[in-house]
Amino acid sequence: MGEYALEAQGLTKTFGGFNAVTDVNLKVRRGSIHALIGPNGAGKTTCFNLLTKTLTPTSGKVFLDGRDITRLRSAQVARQGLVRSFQISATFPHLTCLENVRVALQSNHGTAYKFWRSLKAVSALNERAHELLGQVGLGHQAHTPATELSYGKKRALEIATTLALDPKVMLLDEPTAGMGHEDIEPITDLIRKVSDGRTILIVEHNLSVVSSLCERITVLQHGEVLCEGAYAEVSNDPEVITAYMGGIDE
Ligand SMILES: Nc1ncnc2c1ncn2[C@@H]1O[C@H](COP(=O)(O)OP(=O)(O)OP(=O)(O)O)[C@@H](O)[C@H]1O
Repeated sequence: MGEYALEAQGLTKTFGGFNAVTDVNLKVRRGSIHALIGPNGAGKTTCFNLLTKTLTPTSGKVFLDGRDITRLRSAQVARQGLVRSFQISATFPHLTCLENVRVALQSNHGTAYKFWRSLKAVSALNERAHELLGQVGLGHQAHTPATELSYGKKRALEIATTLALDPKVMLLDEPTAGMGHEDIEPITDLIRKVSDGRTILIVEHNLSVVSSLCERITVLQHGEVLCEGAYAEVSNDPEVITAYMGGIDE
């Protein structure tokens, strides 16, 4: 397998004459946590949508494990192991944690669990769901409805439902957005933990989270790559300081 799990070449998206993303080249090293940052409107969400095929690029290509996935649909991309969290894995509020993870497992292994009446299949599902809840620190809240969880725990549940899809590459869309201080460290630790054996691309506004998690950072501005490098490099780049660091209240 190649060095890069996910790659974008010349990715461009135009909305009615407006270039939201222009000629973005991105290489996400296998096994790494890579951040996509930039000021509001820089094109981060559009990039994520292009990578997961929620949007079709105007031009450019996307490769997963070296395979061209540009023409695949979003569900096919997910089945190939590129899974986005905090969007497709939105949880069902009135189902328990266990039920939420089970639904995700069933959606992934629909055919494997087709014999849902069989006790063996149900217990295999439950076992795997409990295991995933344990991994995200929700082992004791298996029977709690999702709606009763704290904000941070809801995010942990969303991570469990994403893991249920068995992702090789996880795209995390602002995992700490709207979080209180007390939840940020646990969710950062959890992301680090679940990154083991996986590749993660993350859009994140909180730069201390980015600096503690990510080995490589791509900065976007006006839909284009402004610079790329390790946190120390990027955060000292005068253009980034002007374009980005100066524009947010950290
Ligand atoms: N469907 C669309 N139609 C027209 N313009 C769009 C569409 N989606 C995004 N844009 C525009 O493309 C640009 C990039 O938006 P995008 O949401 O990708 O930025 P972002 O970096 O994710 O911003 P934020 O940090 O605010 O979420 C913005 O100017 C936005 O208004």
